[in-house]
Amino acid sequence: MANPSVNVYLDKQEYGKDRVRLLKVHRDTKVHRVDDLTIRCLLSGASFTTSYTEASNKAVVATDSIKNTCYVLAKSSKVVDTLELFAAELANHFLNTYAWVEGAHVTIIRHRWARMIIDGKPHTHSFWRDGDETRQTDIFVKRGSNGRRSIELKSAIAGLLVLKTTGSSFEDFVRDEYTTLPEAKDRILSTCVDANWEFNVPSVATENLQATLGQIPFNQIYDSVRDVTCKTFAEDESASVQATLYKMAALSIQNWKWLERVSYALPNRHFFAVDLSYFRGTKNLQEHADVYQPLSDPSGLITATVARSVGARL
Ligand SMILES: O=c1[nH]c(=O)c2[nH]c(=O)[nH]c2[nH]1
Repeated sequence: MANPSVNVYLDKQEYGKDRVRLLKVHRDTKVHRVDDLTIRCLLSGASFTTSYTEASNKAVVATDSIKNTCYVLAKSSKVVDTLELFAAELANHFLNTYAWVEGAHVTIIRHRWARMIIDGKPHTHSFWRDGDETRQTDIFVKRGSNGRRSIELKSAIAGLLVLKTTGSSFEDFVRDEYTTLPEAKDRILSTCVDANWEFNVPSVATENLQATLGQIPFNQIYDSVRDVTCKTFAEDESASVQATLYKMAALSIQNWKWLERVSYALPNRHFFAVDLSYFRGTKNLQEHADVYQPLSDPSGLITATVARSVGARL
């Protein structure tokens, strides 16, 4: 049982918004740049004591407003690309705007996007994240009759994270009473590519297994599927994830006689332009968009397998 005669006091406090996700796209030149940030913004001061001890919200700047401020300042700021300066601008803003705020504690994490190199050249508006990508394979060798072996062999790329800042639209989809998504002529497209390709390996005599597999240029095929994935992602004027996926898969089958089937699972990681019109009519929708909110959940998920047609074997 709590003993009410024991005195307590509020020793420390800090509050605000954590995990504010924000993408700023710099389109001032043809070579786009991106700042993908996760921001924590915490306020403190004696004036907030009563919000804890007396249930008074009189001094409380809603954490929702703190989040909005991150987006509003990201829109107007000239220093989003310099983490320290942007963090200082944000922190100082809270001290300047609310006289009773004594401390503003801002932490920013910048997520790395490396510019894609396509055909040896840095791409103007496509990026990828180095780090979590893996190459995988899965082989199932079965004992057949007459000392033969049958082989099911697949290889894969998993976790290839990519993002493009233009060259992607999504229009002309079903509009009904459940639809709130506006048509997009030019949107951010980002996905984490999982791709796998199934090899056509004839059943072989046991002693020939290694030699038969040795004829297949696995490393070249891997490099090629990866290149096709990145190049198609970067260069396609995408009408949808579905349409871009199909092009990627079809190209790899057309490039390599060894490939029977190519599958992709592409989550559509949504980046919504933040509506800033509540703030002095700031324009950030459609052609004015450069500050986006990346959504961690939910994402779309677009999957398909493209197979070589019978009779079309090279
Ligand atoms: O490329 C897309 N395909 C969809 O099926 C879809 N659905 C959606 O809401 N956005 C998108 N984008």
